[in-house]
Amino acid sequence: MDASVRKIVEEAAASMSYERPSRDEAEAAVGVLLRWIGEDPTREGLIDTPRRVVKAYEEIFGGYGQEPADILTRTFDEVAGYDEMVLVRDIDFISHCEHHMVPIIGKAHVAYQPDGRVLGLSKIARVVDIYARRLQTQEAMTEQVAAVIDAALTPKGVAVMIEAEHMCMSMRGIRTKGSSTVTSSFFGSFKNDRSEQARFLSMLK
Ligand SMILES: Nc1nc2c(ncn2[C@@H]2O[C@H](COP(=O)(O)OP(=O)(O)OP(=O)(O)O)[C@@H](O)[C@H]2O)c(=O)[nH]1
Ligand SMILES: [Zn+2]
Repeated sequence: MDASVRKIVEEAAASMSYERPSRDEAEAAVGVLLRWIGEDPTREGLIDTPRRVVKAYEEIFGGYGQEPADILTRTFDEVAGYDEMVLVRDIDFISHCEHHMVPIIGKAHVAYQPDGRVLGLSKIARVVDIYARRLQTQEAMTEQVAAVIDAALTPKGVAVMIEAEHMCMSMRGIRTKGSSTVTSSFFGSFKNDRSEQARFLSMLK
């Protein structure tokens, strides 16, 4: 290990209270990675790259600064007694896998069965977006989306299915192209009643 890299790693280990590094430190870390891949971070095209990467990370990983439960505090109960399933299908997202920090590209399908109250539809997509903009495993993300809706709305049931392609499997490693991973999470009526679960799955076809 390069002495300067070792110093950075040791300093990171020493500050294991997980204190947030400064922006300058984050930019310096990008510079180290550029040198690691064999680049010259001082050449013209790369001079601003550490700054850009840190700025991009703020956006790509902006989900750490947001609390999904806060998005779901506003509910509506004037729905004329509607108590059937509400399904928001095909919510596009791009997340990043926590093992390799490369993209997970997919769609989330989120359904719930109201118990008197409903959510603003956009809030469901916002919740998916917040969890996506954190480092993830697909399983954890699926469970998190379902759990936060269940806790915030206390509906009769929640069902979440996510289908996604993991770039860590396509652009590196095993290099499978086009495989998709499907995960699902069921709460309440969708967990206890197989016919409700089947109805959710059939509505996704
Ligand atoms: N369960 C699960 N695994 C994931 C997810 N994203 C990536 N992985 C897997 O995480 C595993 C990490 O395995 P390791 O053996 O530690 O890492 P690796 O040497 O890079 O593995 P390979 O990808 O097989 O080269 C790999 O099998 C990835 O496919 C995810 O969302 N869920
Ligand atoms: Zn990965």
